[in-house]
Amino acid sequence: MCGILGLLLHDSRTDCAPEICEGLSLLQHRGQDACGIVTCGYKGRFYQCKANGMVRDIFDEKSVQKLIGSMGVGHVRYPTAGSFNNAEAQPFYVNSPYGIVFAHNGNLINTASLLHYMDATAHRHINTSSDSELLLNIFANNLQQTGKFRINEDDIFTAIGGMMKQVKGAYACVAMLAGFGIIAFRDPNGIRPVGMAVRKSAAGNDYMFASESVVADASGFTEWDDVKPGEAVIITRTSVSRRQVHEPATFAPDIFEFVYFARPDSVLDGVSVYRSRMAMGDALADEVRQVLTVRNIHVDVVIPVPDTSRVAALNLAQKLNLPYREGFIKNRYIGRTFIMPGQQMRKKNVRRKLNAMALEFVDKNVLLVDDSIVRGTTSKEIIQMAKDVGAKKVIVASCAPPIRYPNVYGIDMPSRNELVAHGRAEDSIAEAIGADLVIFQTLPKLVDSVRQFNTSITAFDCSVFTGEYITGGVDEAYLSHIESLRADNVRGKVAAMTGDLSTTEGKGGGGVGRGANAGEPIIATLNATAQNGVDNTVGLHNSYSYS
Ligand SMILES: O=P(O)(O)OC[C@H]1O[C@H](OP(=O)(O)OP(=O)(O)O)[C@H](O)[C@@H]1O
Ligand SMILES: NC(=O)CC[C@H](N)C(=O)O
Ligand SMILES: [Mg+2]
Repeated sequence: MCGILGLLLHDSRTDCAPEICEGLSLLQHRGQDACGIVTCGYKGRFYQCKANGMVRDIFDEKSVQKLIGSMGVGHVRYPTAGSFNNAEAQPFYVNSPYGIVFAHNGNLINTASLLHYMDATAHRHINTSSDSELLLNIFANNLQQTGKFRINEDDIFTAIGGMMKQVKGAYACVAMLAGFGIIAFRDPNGIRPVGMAVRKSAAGNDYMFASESVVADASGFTEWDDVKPGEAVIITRTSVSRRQVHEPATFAPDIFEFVYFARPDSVLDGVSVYRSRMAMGDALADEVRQVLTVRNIHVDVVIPVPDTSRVAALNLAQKLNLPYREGFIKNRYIGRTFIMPGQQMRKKNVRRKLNAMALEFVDKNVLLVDDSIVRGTTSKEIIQMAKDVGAKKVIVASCAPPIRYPNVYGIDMPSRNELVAHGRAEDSIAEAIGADLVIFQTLPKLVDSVRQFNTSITAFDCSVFTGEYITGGVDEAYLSHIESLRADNVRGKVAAMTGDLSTTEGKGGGGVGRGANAGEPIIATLNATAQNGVDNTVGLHNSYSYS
């Protein structure tokens, strides 16, 4: 679940990098592994800085200053394909045709056939295992096929429309063409979010594309408008053009954005994430009341699992007329654990991040509320922590139903065996995480919690709960294939984290803040300079102009 951002300022003498950097820090919750910015300056020259690490690690005043130009693209990455190597940090760049920069949120599901097409037909070299680099090259190849020296909006729309026919999966993207403008598009099912906004002034308009509306709000942009499923938007210095480039498919935004990923102060597809989480808390309260009555269990206190569940837990407590207490205190300097790579790291960080205050637990029956239980990493640890400080009974309520199926659209959970609810009934899930009882929201109630705020959305991607994949093309053979890739990746991640790179295929570097780049692909060698804080920017020359 990466974060993407595009910015075009009306004043070509103002650099956009400081604002992109600020915007990326507002999208940090969508990806903590890598980040990057590419800007486009005088004569269409690109300047880039990208590497593994969080926004605050990679960008400082000096590096941002070197990113010249009034339009640019930014990305924060949470890897779902390939590895978490530096080389796969985004935005990606290809020089031909015209110079294209590309940032992607989502995940493709037909990469094998696309790779074959790239190799056998398009003769384009893909240098990493990233599906985003592949997607960029499909787009670039389609543009190339115009055979034109100068292209126009029609050509770009045609290239994106063609790409949407070739590619299967989830993708919300922001691209930039050297000396031309910025582009956004969204897959025909609209699984991943991206929207646009404008900042008007007498001197001219600035335009932004972003994964979430919070970025626009914080930077003084207004008129937030979601890019429609199958739509592409091109913004140049003189025009804004929108076109439906693919026939409408079932609009099915990922419901997990509302459950967990997005910031509560964002509005996605017309739904306030905050309001939807309040509604999830209300709906879950009814479920909890019913189960507790049937089982004759008394609860003393409701305690949220910081951070995401707070909004829902407060509503739940109010509706049940129970005290709401912040029993777990969060270390504000530790990031989100679910999107960290590797189970060991996730486990360790739950303990580092949350601390149980005994006074809220001693001799009490506590109801812990979380937004979701995925691998069970968080619940297992915090239930133990609650018991260690004297809780009598620990009951866990989840705003989402049991997650039993892999995600193939941009959340890194490709393997069924990782999921604590896979193949388990509710009592057995409770046993696995050490709870006295676990209570789940039902799927219809979750859907209603979101949909009530925009009834024009008739479907959501709920595949992690149902095993039904809206795009088609996900069968047992595919799921087994991505499970086997996960096994390989785990080996790679462990190697990269421990510094033993002998087991990663031809890759060097990796790991936050190390900056080692021996043996990395060419692009990564350029990127990795960022980690040394030496020369964080790379000028990529191009001087085409278009009509
Ligand atoms: O069952 P698991 O595999 O542990 O995954 C679910 C947990 O992970 C997330 O928290 P995270 O710490 O990532 O983010 P948050 O601080 O926004 O809640 C989510 O909010 C749940 O608490
Ligand atoms: N979470 C995402 O959106 C990931 C984008 C892309 N699949 C990558 O792994 O870099
Ligand atoms: Mg959490």
